[in-house]
Amino acid sequence: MYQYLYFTTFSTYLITILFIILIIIIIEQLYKKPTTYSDLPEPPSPKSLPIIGHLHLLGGYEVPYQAFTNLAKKYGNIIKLKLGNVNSVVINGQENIREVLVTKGHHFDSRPNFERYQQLFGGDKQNSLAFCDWSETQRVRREMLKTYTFPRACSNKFSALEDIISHETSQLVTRLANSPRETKNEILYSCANIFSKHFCSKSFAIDHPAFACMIENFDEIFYEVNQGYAADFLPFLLPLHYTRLGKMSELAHDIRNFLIDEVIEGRYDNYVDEEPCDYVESLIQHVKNEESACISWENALFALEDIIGGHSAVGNFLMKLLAYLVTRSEVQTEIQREIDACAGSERRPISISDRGSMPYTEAAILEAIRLIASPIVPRAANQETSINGYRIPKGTLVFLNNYDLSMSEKLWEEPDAFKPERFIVNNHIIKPEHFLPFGGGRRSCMGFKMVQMISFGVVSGLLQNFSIMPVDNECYKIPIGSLALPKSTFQFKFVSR
Ligand code: HEM
Repeated sequence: MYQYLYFTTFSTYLITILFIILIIIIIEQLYKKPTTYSDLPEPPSPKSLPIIGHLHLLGGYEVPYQAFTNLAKKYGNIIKLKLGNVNSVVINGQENIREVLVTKGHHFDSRPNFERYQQLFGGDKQNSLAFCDWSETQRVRREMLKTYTFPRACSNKFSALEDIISHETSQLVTRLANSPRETKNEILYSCANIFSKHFCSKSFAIDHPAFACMIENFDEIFYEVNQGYAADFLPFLLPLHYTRLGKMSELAHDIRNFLIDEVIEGRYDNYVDEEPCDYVESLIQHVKNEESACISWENALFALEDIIGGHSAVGNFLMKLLAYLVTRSEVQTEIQREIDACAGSERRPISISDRGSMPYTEAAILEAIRLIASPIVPRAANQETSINGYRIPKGTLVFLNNYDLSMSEKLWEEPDAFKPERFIVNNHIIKPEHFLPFGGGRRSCMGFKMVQMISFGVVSGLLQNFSIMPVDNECYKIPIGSLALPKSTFQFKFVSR
């Protein structure tokens, strides 16, 4: 009896004490000074040299991102690097990269302040869609573009884009069967016409000299923008590039004049306010709406230029994709098997709507995108913040090592091999979560759907009609780590089938 009383009293005490401890813990948590970012540790960093900092560590690799993978083995997934006068961090690992792109995407939505970008975009990088910092203007520009770059399946814009791609592909096939010029010129011309027709409702004949000149200018600028320059980190080297940058400005100026004279013509002055029929009209409508406009006409023209320039990205990518296919007849045969099964005995032309029934072709495109391992455009921290518990000061340049995500032996079987089947499960395309070739979050690529649609249309159109054969003595070593190819590049033989 006493024993029972003893235990009930004891447990009442115990519960009371535990309750008090709990209250103390809660109060302590509530009033605890919050951890500030400055309390957090800095990421590990190798020893640096005077002036160049850690720049020397990036030399000697085919792609500088390979250096990031090697550094991670020694210093961990987040590494602080001083590159010339630029404070940067390198982020490795899927979780950390997602933290930058998505979870803390609003802390990392700026882009680096390289002087080169300022000069390439009329003296102000905020004119550029891809290299500007985040702002209300950028939000509006992206929102306006979405209708055109991500048209909803079954919408009018979607089927119009399908038709444009099919038309340009059949023209390309005819030209390649007859008297082709350099393959890159043919491909770039088709892509430029797809973009011009889709965004501006205007297409141009193959012998239009000013259109040809515009394509060449865009291609040269695209190559330039994709090059890494030590001067980005050591600005005192910039004068060495003034001549080159001056030339780029001239090319951009000529592009601008072409767009105003030949593409926009009198559309700005003659605009009547109604449902926009294309991106040009969406821009004009926005600019002319004085109450809500946050984009000037000058800025709108930069946005138009940037998006039309997207054709160079697709064109250069397609050239690399063909270079992967030309040395892999077994991959061509597999794509042709899919094409023939879809096209039936009457050999109807393949259209974009066949994508769902041609997973191998889709997968071959993804595999080329993976192997090229084009980097995510670097980000910059717009405020003091953290990544995986490490302090990241405002203004830090952030490199995201998606090269490793695309090429790591831990994530892919035989990562160097061209194996489209790695993206196919039960006859369906499955993209692993660590496959992030188009970045992510609020600054993700605006063009990935167009890349996939146009690549599918062109590759299936070409392989339905031809087998792609190597040209004697041509070397098909594909540069990786960037989409851009030099002006004169791979040649192919298109042999009718
Ligand atoms: C294979 C071809 C392409 C690849 C691999 C690619 C990849 C990328 C990547 C990695 C980014 C940075 C994303 C980020 O920071 O999270 C980006 C940005 C961008 N891409 Fe692409 N891209 C391609 C083609 C295109 C095309 C054809 C267009 C135009 C139709 C385009 C338009 C853009 C724009 C506008 C941005 C900047 C978005 C922003 O900063 O808000 N891209 N792209």
